[in-house]
Amino acid sequence: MIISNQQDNEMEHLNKRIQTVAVLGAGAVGCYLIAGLAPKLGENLWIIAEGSRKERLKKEGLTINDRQLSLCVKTPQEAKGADLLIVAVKYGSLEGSLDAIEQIVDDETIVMSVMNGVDSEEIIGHRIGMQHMMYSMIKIASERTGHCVRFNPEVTEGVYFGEADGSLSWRVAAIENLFNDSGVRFHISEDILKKIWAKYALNISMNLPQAIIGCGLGGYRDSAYVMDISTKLKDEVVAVALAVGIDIREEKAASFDGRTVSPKARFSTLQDLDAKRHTEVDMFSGVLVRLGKQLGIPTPYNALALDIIKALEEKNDGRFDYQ
Ligand SMILES: NC(=O)C1=CN([C@@H]2O[C@H](COP(=O)(O)OP(=O)(O)OC[C@H]3O[C@@H](n4cnc5c(N)ncnc54)[C@H](OP(=O)(O)O)[C@@H]3O)[C@@H](O)[C@H]2O)C=CC1
Ligand SMILES: CC(C)(CO)C(=O)C(=O)O
Repeated sequence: MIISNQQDNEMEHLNKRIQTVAVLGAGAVGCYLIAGLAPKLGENLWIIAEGSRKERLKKEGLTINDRQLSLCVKTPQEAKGADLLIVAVKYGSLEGSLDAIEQIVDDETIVMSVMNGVDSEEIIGHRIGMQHMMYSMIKIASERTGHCVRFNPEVTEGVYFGEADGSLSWRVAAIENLFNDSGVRFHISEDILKKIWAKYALNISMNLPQAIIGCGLGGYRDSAYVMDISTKLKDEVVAVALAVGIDIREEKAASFDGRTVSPKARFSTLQDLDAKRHTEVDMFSGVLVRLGKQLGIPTPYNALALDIIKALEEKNDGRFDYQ
């Protein structure tokens, strides 16, 4: 019965095209998708914002790799029924974005969260229904300063997306059709959950030690101690992933090829601390520690990383400073 419903659904949507796309979160990552889709979609690409954020975006626009882009800014109500909604906010803004997400989706809207971490799909799906969610992640190093965003399109791998069960559904075909002939690099993945967890392991093991120590990526190459912290954090992700049924033991370890990644590179957690912003450590070690407790997997190194980065955030906030 379930199979026949799925087949009916596939037949009904055969050749369905995505005509309207809403982007919630026009920041470092959102702008990669905006710049790539704008020439293809024109007025059918909607940047979601309300209140002062909307006014600011309309007034200042966005400058992406030195090019000023004219935007079609819509409130969530105005964007109701978009065919595809892409969510690219920071973890700390996700809870506060759920009302907007709920206002945008109608029965047919596909929702893709390109956020890092492993739980944004569940958080969004819990509010609007998991049937809307298309699993995805993005490999890019993009930086935002005010309304200017900069990334290198040449070395950007782009978006990975797919159904949780790996099926090549009408939704996968529709997103493929959207990204084809656009500036967005993409990869259809038949094991997207593995990809998301492998990226999670990369973020936890590479973002956090360098954020704690305050060094560029070269630290992993030069110091066996920095690398050892990284390995211990990663082993805990691998163990928790196995306990939820995802085997990332064979996933390629992050390599730092000096030709593409500078030893001075600072990933997002360290960039956040440098800029005295709160980090997404709750999405990284915070979630892992919680899952570890639920599954009976010890995660002491992540618990410590979480405490240290929270303390660094408090220090940046001026809660204490005994220099
Ligand atoms: N930067 C990178 O290279 C990478 C980032 N990621 C992940 O992507 C996600 C986004 O990160 P990033 O793009 O760097 O973050 P940014 O802070 O650059 O962008 C987030 C954007 O979301 C906007 N926003 C927040 N709340 C709302 C809302 N309710 N309605 C509309 N817009 C909203 C912010 O607007 P405002 O500034 O006005 O508050 C901001 O423009 C994170 O999970 C990150 O880990 C993944 C891969 C690489
Ligand atoms: C590691 C990287 C740059 C990859 O996209 C990232 O996700 C981050 O800086 O947090």
